[in-house]
Amino acid sequence: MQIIDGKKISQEIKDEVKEEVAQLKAEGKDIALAVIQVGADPASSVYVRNKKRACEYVGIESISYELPEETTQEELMAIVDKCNKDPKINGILVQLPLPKHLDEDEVLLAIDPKKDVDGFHPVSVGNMVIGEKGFLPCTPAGVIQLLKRSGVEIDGKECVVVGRSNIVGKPMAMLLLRENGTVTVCHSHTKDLKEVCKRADILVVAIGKPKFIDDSYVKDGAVVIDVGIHRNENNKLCGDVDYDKVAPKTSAITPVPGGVGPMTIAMLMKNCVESKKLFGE
Ligand SMILES: Nc1nc(=O)c2c([nH]1)NC[C@@H]1CN(c3ccc(C(=O)N[C@@H](CCC(=O)O)C(=O)O)cc3)C=[N+]21
Repeated sequence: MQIIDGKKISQEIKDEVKEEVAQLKAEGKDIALAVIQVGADPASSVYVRNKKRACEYVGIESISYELPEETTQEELMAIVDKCNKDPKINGILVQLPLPKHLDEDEVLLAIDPKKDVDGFHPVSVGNMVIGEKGFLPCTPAGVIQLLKRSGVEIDGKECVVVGRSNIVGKPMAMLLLRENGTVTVCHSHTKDLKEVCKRADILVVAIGKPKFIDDSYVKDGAVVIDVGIHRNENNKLCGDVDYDKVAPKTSAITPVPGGVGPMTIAMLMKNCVESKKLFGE
């Protein structure tokens, strides 16, 4: 059984990005990422902290907007607009989820697709589906990199994605399809979830329920990717997969922490460089 080391693989990617950033800098091209956070969702705060560290490491400037919970839609839209117009800013990331009184779709739609380093704008989603160039959403793109760089072949494999969110499940299915996997997407209305999961050569789990998937959902020798991240009462992290039960049955598995999480951030850094190279002045 192989433990897929997301920390190590994300480090490799960050080092590649760091080199590219240095080359661009030598040509006088600096990169900046704007991160807009409204309120203080604790999971988002961890992410923001790790992202700032990654920006420092690779040499990208991060510009933070930490807005109060009571921020209005108009105020938020004005900041997005300002970032769109600022030629110094190459990437814009609005931390999700936004507080309930704000319209997430309207905000994401307002981000200039040329700065959409999260890959959430409908233009980015469309490009991903058609297979054209464009920003790929960081978490699913990170999963593909984990598989490729661990020597897991996707072509022709039976891939099962559990979860159909816009940020993970749906784009994950699309990216696996692009790699010529045979893809099934499961969700809360799926009948016989267990039986479908047991068909998977590659099982990607993104349901948001701690330790939901145990060994009875997994075929012998399958590759299991756990996108979930939860914190229990003792402040210990776990995923959607019951790692201790599932790991012995797999040929490869990602841990939580140290699996998919760090890859999300590495791919964000990669998208920022891509933005500068494609659209920067
Ligand atoms: N617009 C937007 N884009 C996002 O990509 C986005 C977001 N909003 N909102 C919040 C979620 C969550 N997310 C994480 C990414 C990395 C870790 C991460 O680095 N995890 C580490 C350590 C976690 C820890 O130490 O607590 C690990 O799994 O090993 C966690 C969470 C990105 N998100």
